[in-house]
Amino acid sequence: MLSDGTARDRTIARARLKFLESAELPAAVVPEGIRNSWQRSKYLGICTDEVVVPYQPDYDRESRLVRAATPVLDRLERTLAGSDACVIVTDRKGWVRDRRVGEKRLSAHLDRVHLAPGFNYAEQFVGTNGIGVALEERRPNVVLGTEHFNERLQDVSCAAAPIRNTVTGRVEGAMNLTCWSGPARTFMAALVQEAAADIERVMYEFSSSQQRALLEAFQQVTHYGDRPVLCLGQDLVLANSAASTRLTGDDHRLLHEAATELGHAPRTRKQVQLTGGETVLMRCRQVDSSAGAAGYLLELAFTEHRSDEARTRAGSRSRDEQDASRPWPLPGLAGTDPAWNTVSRTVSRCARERTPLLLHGETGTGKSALVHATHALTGAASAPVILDAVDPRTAAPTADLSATLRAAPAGPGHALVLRNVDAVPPEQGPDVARALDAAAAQGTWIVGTLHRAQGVPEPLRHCFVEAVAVPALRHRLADLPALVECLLRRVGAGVECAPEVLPLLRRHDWPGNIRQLHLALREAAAGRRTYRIELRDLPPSLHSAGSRSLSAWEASERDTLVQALLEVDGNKLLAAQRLGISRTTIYRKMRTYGITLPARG
Ligand SMILES: Nc1ncnc2c1ncn2[C@@H]1O[C@H](COP(=O)(O)OP(=O)(O)OP(=O)(O)O)[C@@H](O)[C@H]1O
Repeated sequence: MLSDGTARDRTIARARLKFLESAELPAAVVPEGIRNSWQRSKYLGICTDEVVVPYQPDYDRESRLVRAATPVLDRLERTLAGSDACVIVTDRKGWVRDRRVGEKRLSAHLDRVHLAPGFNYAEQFVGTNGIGVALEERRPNVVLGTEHFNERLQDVSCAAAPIRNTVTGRVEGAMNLTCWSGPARTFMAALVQEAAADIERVMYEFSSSQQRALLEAFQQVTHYGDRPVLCLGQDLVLANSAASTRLTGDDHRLLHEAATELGHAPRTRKQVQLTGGETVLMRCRQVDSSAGAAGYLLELAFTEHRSDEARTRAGSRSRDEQDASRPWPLPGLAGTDPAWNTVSRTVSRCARERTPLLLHGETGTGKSALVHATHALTGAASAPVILDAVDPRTAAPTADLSATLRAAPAGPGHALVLRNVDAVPPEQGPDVARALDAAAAQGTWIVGTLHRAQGVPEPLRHCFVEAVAVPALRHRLADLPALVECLLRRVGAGVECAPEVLPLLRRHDWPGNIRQLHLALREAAAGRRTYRIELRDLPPSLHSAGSRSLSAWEASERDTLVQALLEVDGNKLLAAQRLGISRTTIYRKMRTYGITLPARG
C-alpha cells in the first residue's frame, strides 16, 4: 500500500513491481543501495507481502550492547515523546533488542509487522529495510516507504546506522529510527548516526573498564610462575608465551566455549581436547569489572605432549580437518554430520587463509551459505560478492562477466564468489581467469561454485587451489532435525512440526536439497491450519517418492490424489469415491507416483 502520493514514491513503486515481475531494474530511478538490496532480497526468495521473521524471546538483557544503548534510548524516548517516531536497537545479527515508540498508533503498527524486541529484522528475513541494509552493507542508510522490499513495510520510512566497536571496528549492532512514511526527513539520518556514535562511546567506556580488569587479573596470575595462562575477553585475548606458543586461534574458540559452559562456577576445572589432539586441563574463573563480566581467566596444564610425528601431521591445515566427528558450528547454519563438519572446517580454513576454493555439490546444498558464514567468521567488514556465470533472466552465459568481476570490490576482507563456474564460455575463460587472478592478487578470497567438480573450464582451473565437495541433503539425513529447526526459525516465530512430519521428510530424496526443504517448510507454514505444521500442510509432492520427473499433467494428477487422500485422513476408499475413480485405480496411481501417505484406509 502506498502511504504517500509523491511522484517519487509512485515511480519507485512501479520500478519495484517491474523488478519483481521481470528482474528489470532501472538504474536511474532506484538508488544504488536499494537496488543492491532488492537484488539480494529477490535472490533469497523473501516474501513480498507477509512479514515472516524468527522470534527468540530469551536473550541477554544484560549484554554490553543493551546496557550501552539503554541511556541513549532513554534520552531519545524523552525527546521523541508524542512524535510519530520510534527508535530501535538490534544486535549484529538483526535481533531487535530494544524499542521506544513515541506514538501509540505507530507502536501498534510496528507490533503488527513484528518490528519489536525478540524478532529478527535482518535483510535475509525481511528484505530491504534500514536495519537489514545497515548490517549487510555496514553503512548508514535511509529506506523510504516504497523502497522497502516487503509491501507491509511501505507505510514507514527508516534511517539506520551500524553500531561499531570503536577498537576492533567490528559491527556490534544497528541503530534505527522509524517514522510514518512521507517526504524524506533530513534529520533522520543525522539523528540515527549521532545516536549510534553515542552508543559506541558508552560501549568503549565499558570495554576499557573490562579490559583493565582482565589485564589486572592476568598480571596477578602471571607475575609469579610461568605456567600457561590465557585471558579471554570479548575483544581481547591475553596469553603468556607458555600458552601462546601452544594454542591456535581455534583453540581459543574451543576454550572460550568450554569456559562459557562452566559459567559462573568459581575456579572450576575442566578437561578440553584441543584442535591438534592434545588435552589440556583448564582452571577457569570469571573476571568481573565495574561494567559487568569482563571475560575468563584460564590457567592451563597440558596433560599430553604431542609426539614429533603428530606434530608433523598437525600442520595448521590438517589440524583443522582432523576430527570429522567434532562439530564445527557456523553462524546461521545447522548440521553436525561428519561430512558436513569436515566441509565446514575446510571452508573455514580456506576463508581464514584466503585459499582460492572450488565448492562443488548439487544445487541448494549450501555452497554460497558456507562462504557467507565462514567469511563472516573471519571478521570481514563486507559480505561476499556473489556473481553468476549464468544470467538468471536469460539462462544464457552472463555478458561481460570479466568486466563485472573486475568491478567488484577487491582486497583483504573481501570475498568473491563465482557461481556456475562451468557455464563460463571457453572464449571468455582466459579473461575471466585474469580477472579472478587480479582479485586474488589483491587479497580477495576467491570461491567458485558448480554442481559437478569436473566441469571447470581449462583456463580457469589454476584459479582454484583446493576443491571441496558439499554433501547432498539425502546423504546427511541425520542433520534433518537440526536443519528443520534452523529453517523453521527463519520461517516464523514459534512455528514447529508435528512429530510425524520428520519421518515423511526423511523419506524424500530432496533433489533441490536444503533450499527445497526451506521452501517446502515455508509453504507448509504459510498454509498451516494450526500452530504447528501437520502432514496435510506439506506440499503434495512430498507425499510421493517417485524418482522420475513428471510432466505438468502428471504432477497435477499426483497433487490432486494426495490432496484427496489427505482430506479423508488417508482412507483410500473414501478418496476414490471423492475422485470418482475405483479403489484399484487409486492403488495403481499411488504405486505409479510412489505416494507414501500414512495408510489408514
Ligand atoms: N547447513 C545449513 N543450515 C541452514 N540453512 C542452510 C544450510 N545450508 C544451506 N542452507 C540454506 O539453503 C539455501 C540454499 O543454500 P545456498 O544458496 O548456499 O545453496 P548453493 O549450494 O549455493 O546452491 P546453488 O548451487 O543453486 O547456487 C539457503 O537459504 C541457505 O541459507
